[in-house]
This record gives sequence, structure tokens and C-alpha cells, in this order.
Amino acid sequence: MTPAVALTVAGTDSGGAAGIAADLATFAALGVHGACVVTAVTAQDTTGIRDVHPVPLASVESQLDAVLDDLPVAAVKTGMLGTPEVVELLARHLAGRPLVVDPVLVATSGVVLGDEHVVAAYRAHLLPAATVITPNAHEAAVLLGRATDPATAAAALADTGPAVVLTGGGTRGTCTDWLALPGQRPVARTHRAVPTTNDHGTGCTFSAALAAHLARGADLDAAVHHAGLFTVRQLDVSRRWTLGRGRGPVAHTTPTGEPA
Ligand SMILES: Nc1ncnc2c1ncn2[C@@H]1O[C@H](COP(=O)(O)OP(=O)(O)OP(=O)(O)O)[C@@H](O)[C@H]1O
Ligand SMILES: Cc1ncc(CO)c(N)n1
Repeated sequence: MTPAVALTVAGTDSGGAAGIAADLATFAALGVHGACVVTAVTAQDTTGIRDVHPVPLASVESQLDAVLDDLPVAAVKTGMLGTPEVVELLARHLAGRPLVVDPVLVATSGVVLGDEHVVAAYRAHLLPAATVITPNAHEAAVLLGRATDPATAAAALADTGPAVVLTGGGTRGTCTDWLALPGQRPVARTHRAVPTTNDHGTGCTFSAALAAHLARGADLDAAVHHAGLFTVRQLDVSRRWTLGRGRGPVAHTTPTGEPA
């Protein structure tokens, strides 16, 4: 059967945990064909990011044109974008499509992956074009320009146009994500926390799963629900392994590769 197509626009992670690697593996696990536009190449492993090389704007644009000219892209996910020009380019090309924006601005290690010009471009161009954005609490504070409680932050970001899933990871007890739709009260979605340090790439996996479910035709609420279940289950899989010297990769598929 012909699969639905999802596109990821993101950076590479040489360690295979986050970015394009996480997104394509997650799409495959969910039965969706993945196309990819690479925005940056990172030298990275489970211990951190050593180096980031942005891909030239013209190359990002021609990758995007090639995919959009040829494939029936049903949903798009953006991750690390790197420069304000790329953020603007995507807003121009992708507005009107089901669009999941994971505003990757700071790595877990604290390395800045999007400076203040990138943040300004997100605010002005990409957030208004997005269907749903998936910041964590830190990214939400950077995008809003102020720190506040997660429910208020989710509602304030939703007032700028997109639906918001403000993600709240954590390895003890429960995790709470806040779902806010424009003009509505935010709703808490609480699930069990998986006690694992193998969580590098979790945010990418969640937003890619969300895009995969939208590509398969789910409505937003169902897509958020299923992406959350998928992510928790993959974190459970990752508890069983030891990879690398730092924060290991979250599992994107099962160890045997069988469909999720
Ligand atoms: N240990 C965990 N147990 C259960 N769920 C988790 C855990 N860590 C993260 N999650 C869930 O994974 C999804 C992504 O959340 P998270 O806040 O980790 O993203 P992130 O900070 O953007 O990740 P990253 O920086 O790795 O890209 C959310 O639904 C969150 O609740
Ligand atoms: C390429 C890339 N995208 C996203 C993240 C955030 O996890 C990362 N560490 N690297």
C-alpha cells in the first residue's frame, strides 16, 4: 500500500539520536514515508554537541523545492533550523500545510542552537504559519521573552496563532504536557514518567510522531494523544540498553525493528 508522506526539515545528529535520524526512524516506525531537508550538520554524540555547520540557504531551498515538486507531502515537521533566513523561507513555502514546528533553540547540554535573530524570525514568520508548536518550558520562555508557569505560557503562545503542546519531560513520577488551542483554556495531559537517562532525541521523536499521525489523517487531538503514547513506549524500550557514554538515544523503533 502506498504510505502517507511526511517531511522533516531539521539538522543531522552524527550520533543518530536526535534531528533527522530520530525523525526518519519515527516516521518509518509509524508506517509513513519520510522525506528530509537538511538545514545543518552537527558533530554530536551522547555527550554533547561539538560543532554545528549550517547548510547554505540555496541548498535548503533546492532540497525543499525538490521534495514539494514531486511528493504528496501530507504533513511537515521542522526541528533545528539554524538561521533566520531558513526560518523565513520555511514560513513562505510551508504555510497552509499541516505543520508541526519544534522550536529547537537550546540543546539539553545548554548549547545555543538558535540565537536571538532566529527567535525573532520564529515569532514573526513561522509560529503564525504553524498548525502546532512543541516547545519545552525553556523554549517557550525564550519565544515569549518571559518566564511564567507552563499553562500560562502555552496559552500565551497559542494566542499568536498555532496550537501549542508545551512539553514537560522528567524521569520521576509523572510528566505533564500542556495542550493549548487558540482562544481556549489550556488542558494538562499527564502521563507516567519513564525513569531513564536514555532520552536524547525525545523531543524530536515526539514532534515527528505528531507529524506522522497528522500525515496519516488523524485530527490534532488524536495525533497529540498517539504521539505521547508512542514516545513513552519508546522511552520504555530505551531503558533496556546502554549506548554511548552520555545521555543515550531514545529508541525510535523496537530493538527488532518490528513496526510500532
Ligand atoms: N522520562 C520521560 N518519561 C515519560 N515521558 C517523557 C520523558 N521525557 C520526556 N517525555 C515526554 O516526551 C515528550 C517530549 O518532551 P521533552 O520535554 O523531553 O522534549 P524536549 O525537551 O524538547 O526534548 P529534547 O531536548 O530531547 O528535544 C513529551 O510528551 C514529554 O512528556
Ligand atoms: C540536530 C539536532 N536537532 C535537535 C536536537 C535537540 O534534541 C539536537 N540535539 N540535535
